[in-house]
Amino acid sequence: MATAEIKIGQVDDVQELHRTGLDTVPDRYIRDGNDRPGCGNVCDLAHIPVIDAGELPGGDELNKLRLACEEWGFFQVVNHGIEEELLDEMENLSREFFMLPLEEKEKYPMEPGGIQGYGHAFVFSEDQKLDWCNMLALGVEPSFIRQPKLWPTTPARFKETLEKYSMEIRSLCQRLLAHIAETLGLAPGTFADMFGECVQAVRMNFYPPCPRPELVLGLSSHSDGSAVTVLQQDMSCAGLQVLKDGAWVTVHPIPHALVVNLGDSLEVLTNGRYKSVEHRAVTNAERDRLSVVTFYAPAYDVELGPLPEFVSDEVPCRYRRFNHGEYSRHYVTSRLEGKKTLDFAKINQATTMAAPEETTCSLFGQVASI
Ligand SMILES: O=C(O)CCC(=O)C(=O)O
Ligand SMILES: [Fe+2]
Repeated sequence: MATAEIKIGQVDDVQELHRTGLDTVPDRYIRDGNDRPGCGNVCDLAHIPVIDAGELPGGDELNKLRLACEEWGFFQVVNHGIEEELLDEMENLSREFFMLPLEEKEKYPMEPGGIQGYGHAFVFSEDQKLDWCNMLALGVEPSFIRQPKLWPTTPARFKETLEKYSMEIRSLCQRLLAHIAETLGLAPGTFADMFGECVQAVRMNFYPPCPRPELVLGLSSHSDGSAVTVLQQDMSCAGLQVLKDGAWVTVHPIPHALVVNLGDSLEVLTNGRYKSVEHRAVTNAERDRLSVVTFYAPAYDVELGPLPEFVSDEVPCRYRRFNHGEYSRHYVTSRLEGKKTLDFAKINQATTMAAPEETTCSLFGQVASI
């Protein structure tokens, strides 16, 4: 989809809307009835599992990790080895960025239909409902996905801190993927060997208070296109919800814990044994909320498909083989809409999907996140 073809209509900056002190929200943010936060089951009693990374790969903790992956696709990690000061600094600098005047933030604009820079990602039409959220999204690794002009120079320490933070999160993703492989009975290096030069992207999501939180979503329901995602959330305010057995479960922040979820790539590789899970963000009237989210995914030229270990007479192959770059492109050019994007890979759906228009090579120039 060339960006020139995309007309997204009037997209207000939600922080500016909030600043005007309005007591309602523009129509484009108002969700249809069944897509509102209060519709359906919301479960405040269940909690996603907590994994102590310091205990891995000990038997009990590995077993907890296996259950977390099998039953939730989401868990919080404590004792992850990343310094608390670094997490605090990343959060504070991201917040400082969002607090800058709009003209300053607009120096790093996200193009319509684009996915890097400051703005609204995943908006492709004039009638699409909008999320109550501002985003700053940046490709980090490999270097060809970086768009240095979109990396803020204010606050001054932002770039340096993001580099350091990304290295630490990358190492955590590598460790987690090794342990996840072990929970599946695979050699710890299985995913590292297969994924090549992994793609890493970061997205900071800022949700200002909303005068009508019952009518809007902070971020539409979706699964992530990554292998794993690591999410750092604001300690002072909950907002992330995970769909479990048909109910939305709130992820209550644990100080300095990191929230990890499995992405679509792992669902495909395990032939659905582990699933990527739908999640969304809701807002509230009193407080703003910030999340710093890292997506960690295979290199674009890697071919994905179910590993033979997970295919048998009882469990037939459920996903086709495809190039991860093709999937990334499909993901970033589609609306966030539950797990719909993964239809691309499902065997019973694949025949009805349009063939990707462009080759992997031209994709490299365009896709800069996942
Ligand atoms: O802000 C959150 O809690 C959710 C963010 C998220 O799911 C994403 O950026 O993919
Ligand atoms: Fe997500």
